[in-house]
Amino acid sequence: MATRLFLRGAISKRTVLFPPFLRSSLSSSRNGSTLVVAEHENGAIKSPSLSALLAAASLPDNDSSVSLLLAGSGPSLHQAASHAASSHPSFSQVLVADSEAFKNPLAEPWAKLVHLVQQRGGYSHIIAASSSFGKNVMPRVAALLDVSPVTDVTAISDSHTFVRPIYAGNALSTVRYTGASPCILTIRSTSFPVSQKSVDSKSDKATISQVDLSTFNEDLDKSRFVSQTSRDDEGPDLGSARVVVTGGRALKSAEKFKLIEDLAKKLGAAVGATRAAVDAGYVANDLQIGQTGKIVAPELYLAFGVSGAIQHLAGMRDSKVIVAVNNDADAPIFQVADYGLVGDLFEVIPELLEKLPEKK
Ligand SMILES: Cc1cc2nc3c(=O)[nH]c(=O)nc-3n(C[C@H](O)[C@H](O)[C@H](O)COP(=O)(O)OP(=O)(O)OC[C@H]3O[C@@H](n4cnc5c(N)ncnc54)[C@H](O)[C@@H]3O)c2cc1C
Repeated sequence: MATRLFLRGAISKRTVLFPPFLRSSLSSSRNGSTLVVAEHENGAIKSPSLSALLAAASLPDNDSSVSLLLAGSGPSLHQAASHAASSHPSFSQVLVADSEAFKNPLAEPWAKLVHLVQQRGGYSHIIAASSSFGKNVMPRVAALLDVSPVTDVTAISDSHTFVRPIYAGNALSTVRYTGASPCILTIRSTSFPVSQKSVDSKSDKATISQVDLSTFNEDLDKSRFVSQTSRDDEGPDLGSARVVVTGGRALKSAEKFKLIEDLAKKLGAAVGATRAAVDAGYVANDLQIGQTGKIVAPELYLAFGVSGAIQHLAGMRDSKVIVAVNNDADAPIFQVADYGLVGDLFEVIPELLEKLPEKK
């Protein structure tokens, strides 16, 4: 794999991702077809998987076809397949694998399934979102197929040239995939945002086909599903929320972190946290944003008592508008903030709670 680096200016968030002159000189066509490995929930395709679909559609080849692979069991799977079939104009086929083996998101059977589908379909590209699920499954698929995956792709230059962040997002690396087919990608959904327009652009229905699982060997020796827990609050999903309110170590305790939760509720926002806040036990670790947490790029990111460590910035610097409240005027977060307030969060948040209107 050839690598080229474009260094961003020190923690600047307004950076050209890829020089336009290079983009045109590298463009090439391909012959092939793409498989998108999709996640679904409550009878609908999850938003990060729609982003993967957009990424697949942006691969430069008008003749190629895009298929979507869905697996699971029960009525919600078939509902999701039906939703997928008419939800986007860019793909032609929905492949449905209906089996108890895929009821839970266990990586081993899923990887085997993708391997099986690849052996039959001979796709040139396999794409999934860089979600916890995608990060778990796709490297296993790559190992089964003996190829090297290109992960965390943020831009597609041509069918085999991709941009991905390195060094906690401080540099962008352009990589050219020179390995054997298929080219396996995970994409950052925040870099392929799903607009309402792209969701609404209904297509002719793609065909829905069942995957023949008669030769599928369901060997679950190595892992076993134990349980899955989810928070039962009604807030939006952190990965796709339009507004995120994040609290840092400065909140001091789980009890006081409720200030962040109250503000998020009032704004209809998702709650985020720094690793320091998570490590201190204020909130669960699925709220962590950053290099080792979730990557978000909401319309509005509000950071309270967050210093702006490089590892945190790696997860939120692409937010459209960043607002920071910190009592230290020299805190690094102010270098990426569009609006900054030097003040005590324990005074600012109660005032905001008092003055902001209730969300209708
Ligand atoms: C390998 C690795 C991976 C990491 N991954 C992540 C990651 O994914 N996400 C992440 O967040 N971190 C990550 N970290 C940790 C990161 O380096 C920082 O330690 C962490 O982000 C700091 O969190 P913080 O901003 O909440 O705390 P601090 O750095 O302690 O900052 C607290 C801030 O609050 C301000 N403050 C204090 N009191 C008040 C007040 N009353 N009102 C207003 N402001 C106040 C202070 O001025 C300070 O700026 C990682 C570190 C490593 C080494």
